[in-house]
Amino acid sequence: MKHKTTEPLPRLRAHELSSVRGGRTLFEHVSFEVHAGELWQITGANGAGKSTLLRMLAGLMPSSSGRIEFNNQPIQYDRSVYHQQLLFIGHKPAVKAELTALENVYWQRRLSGDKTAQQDSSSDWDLLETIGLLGLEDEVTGRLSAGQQRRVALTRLWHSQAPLWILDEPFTALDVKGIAMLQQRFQTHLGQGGSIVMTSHQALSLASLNPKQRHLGETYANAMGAQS
Ligand SMILES: Nc1ncnc2c1ncn2[C@@H]1O[C@H](COP(=O)(O)OP(=O)(O)OP(=O)(O)O)[C@@H](O)[C@H]1O
Repeated sequence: MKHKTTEPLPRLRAHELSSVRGGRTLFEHVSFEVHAGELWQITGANGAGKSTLLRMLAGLMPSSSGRIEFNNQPIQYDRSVYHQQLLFIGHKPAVKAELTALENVYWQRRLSGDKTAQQDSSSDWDLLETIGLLGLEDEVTGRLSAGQQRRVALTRLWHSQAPLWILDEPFTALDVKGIAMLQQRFQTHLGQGGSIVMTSHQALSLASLNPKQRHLGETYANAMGAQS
């Protein structure tokens, strides 16, 4: 007798989302489902609404219509549970400029929920080495280069236990080595059943990441093009 195979539930479901900002429709009818082990890349022209969509998915702003579910529940159902399951990194590096790189790594660990974290721990030193900042550990983060600050901000990805990562332009300011390092981290996360939704203007070079893509139509960009 044949058994009916049941499709696994999506981890994150976006259904018929739209965004109207400043009287303009940025996008509409946006639907997709993110499963465990999947990476979704949101693409589109400048101003198409990619950051807006990611902020909606993270529950940081409402959609104009449609709904978003995490593990089959509306994300508004229990926001604190959702935020424990989610790691959101926006396009600006969220680091404390006045702390050193090593102090930031420690605080990122604490903020990710690790109550046993110790300052100056060997794991933080190992992480600094992984992200290529050994030798700069005592530098005040605000004096590091944009790419180095980005690396410090991204250490949250190494601390995180969250199954869902939402990342806005994570490759910004990173050099070739930094991009490769980050893609390796993505691969590990996906291999462990994690999910990633991200924006990036560049194609991912690690073929095994095999991203699914959702392109946002250039409603506004088209209108601007039509005028020029
Ligand atoms: N607070 C706001 N009120 C009204 N419109 C806004 C607001 N914030 C952003 N916008 C507009 O929303 C549009 C989409 O912005 P968004 O940052 O989501 O685009 P994006 O696709 O991420 O662009 P980019 O590729 O340049 O990062 C832009 O035209 C922007 O001007």
